[in-house]
Amino acid sequence: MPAASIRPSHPVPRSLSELCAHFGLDAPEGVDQVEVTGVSISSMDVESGDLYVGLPGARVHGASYAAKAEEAGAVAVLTDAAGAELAGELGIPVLVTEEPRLALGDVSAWIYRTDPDQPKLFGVTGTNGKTSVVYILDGLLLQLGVVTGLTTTVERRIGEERIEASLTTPEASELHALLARMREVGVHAASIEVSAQAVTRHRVDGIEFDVVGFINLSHDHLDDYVDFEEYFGEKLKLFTPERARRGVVSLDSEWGARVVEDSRIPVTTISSKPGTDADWNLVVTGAEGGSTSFTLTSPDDRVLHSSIPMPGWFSAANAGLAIAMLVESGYDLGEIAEVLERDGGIDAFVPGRLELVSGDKGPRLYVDYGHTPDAFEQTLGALREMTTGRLFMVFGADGDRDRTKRPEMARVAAAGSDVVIITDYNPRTEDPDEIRRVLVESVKASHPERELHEIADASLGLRKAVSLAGPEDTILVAGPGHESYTEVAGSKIQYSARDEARAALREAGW
Ligand SMILES: CC(=O)N[C@H]1[C@@H](OP(=O)(O)OP(=O)(O)OC[C@H]2O[C@@H](n3ccc(=O)[nH]c3=O)[C@H](O)[C@@H]2O)O[C@H](CO)[C@@H](O)[C@@H]1O[C@H](C)C(=O)N[C@@H](C)C(=O)N[C@H](CCC(=O)O)C(=O)O
Ligand SMILES: Nc1ncnc2c1ncn2[C@@H]1O[C@H](COP(=O)(O)OP(=O)(O)OP(=O)(O)O)[C@@H](O)[C@H]1O
Repeated sequence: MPAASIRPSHPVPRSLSELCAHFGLDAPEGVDQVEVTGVSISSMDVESGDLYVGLPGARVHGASYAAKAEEAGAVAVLTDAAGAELAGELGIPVLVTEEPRLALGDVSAWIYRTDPDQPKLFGVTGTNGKTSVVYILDGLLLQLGVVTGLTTTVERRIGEERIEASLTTPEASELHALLARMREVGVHAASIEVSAQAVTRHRVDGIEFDVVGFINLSHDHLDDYVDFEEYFGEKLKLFTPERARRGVVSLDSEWGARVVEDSRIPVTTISSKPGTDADWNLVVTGAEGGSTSFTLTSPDDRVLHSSIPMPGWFSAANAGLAIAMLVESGYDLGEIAEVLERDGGIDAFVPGRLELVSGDKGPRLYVDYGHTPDAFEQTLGALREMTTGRLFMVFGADGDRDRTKRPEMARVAAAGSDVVIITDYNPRTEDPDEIRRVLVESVKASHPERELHEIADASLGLRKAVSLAGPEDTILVAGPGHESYTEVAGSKIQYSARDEARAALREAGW
């Protein structure tokens, strides 16, 4: 299936021979008359005038699709020596470089001319909270009257234009196309969610962030990285002069102090934990109706009082980090405070993150994207504070992703809730019964007293919660968040937990 993309509407062509000269590549015959207007790494996304970059992949070498790319309108191919062999006889020039993935960011920046001309760029990294911080940054910027763009796990957005995302952080070819489109529509600031995988796979190459923010680090992705040190090391790479000018680091997880220690760019720190020695300090001052209020004290002792329309101390902490990032990039704290006062708080909506989908009657039902032990602990903690009745936890675990976190997810789920309902969630190519078995065993071993239901079908699982819950109760459906499909036996099936939950509540008369 072709990935949707946003590209510049009026790309200014660049000469292929100049590209060769600029990047020190041997120019094969036929480059002289060729002009390039875009870059693509998938034969399915090629547009007329593209340079097709054939990357060696985990499953296949992209160069084996070079003929398809040519058919689709590619005017040249860039690949490695093995790829040049695989590409076979083509009617378009083939350029060779040792590691095309290493070249992709700079080549894309050069073709889309984004190298000297990027909007103000905010990069957000951490295990939990990246999407949330990006939407809060975007909300704040819009409140300040700025034209914005963003990329998250949910979507890519440029002003009014938006498309669904597949990867959290786009490949470099897509990212630079987005930046070029942002320039066309006058985007002044863009917020970008940066996964560790994106740094490892050079997806943010050719980008210089004005400010990068570090939220936290906890157990996830230990299928991709040998250990925490390696996972951390990838995130740390953002805090180097090649990638960013300044950083804001939350000290809320112990890894924050390590970022400060090892960072090679100037950083300021922020904390929401009392007694921590940080430049910025955030104190939660209240929680009401799903909204959290806070005060934020700046390094020069100015105090901002505001609120965020999301529950949980971590929502306030995310807001504080976003505000500190804006100030570090040059926005005035006084102006931010005035705008927030005018609007009665931060105006941000984070799709599928602690999203309240119930109405005025019946139990409160939240759909969330959390899929780590830490996210479970924080979200359940936040909901517990607001719940006078029982707290229901409906969840499953991703297939084909870090298996080592599953028992801990289940333990934390049982520790923080009164009723646990274990369902399937994105088994992908794994056996869903086996995933559930591990979760159920962990709940039984750690909290034998906990009311536990195992219901494979996710929509029946959440219906079970709705049937058991009363108006004083809260239901958390953790995992699916904004997603509109689930993956079973390798096929995608339409499934929206938000729609399903709304339907279940309606059917129950709420
Ligand atoms: C492990 C990993 O990162 N894999 C990425 C990688 O896939 P791959 O190496 O298997 O690629 P491949 O299928 O062998 O194909 C090789 C090349 O041939 C091309 N191709 C392939 C088939 C075809 O018909 N035509 C064609 O041109 C492909 O576009 C690719 O360039 O390159 C693909 C093309 O960009 C990515 O879609 C794919 O991400 C997969 C889907 C993925 O799940 N990645 C995860 C680990 C990831 O990056 N996650 C983080 C978020 C983590 C979080 O915070 O939760 C993210 O940033 O999304
Ligand atoms: N600062 C935080 N600390 C801990 N948990 C958080 C924090 N912010 C958000 N969360 C919780 O983490 C989960 C994921 O939130 P979010 O999608 O914003 O994170 P993410 O880093 O973008 O995740 P992913 O990389 O999987 O897309 C949600 O359960 C959310 O409520």
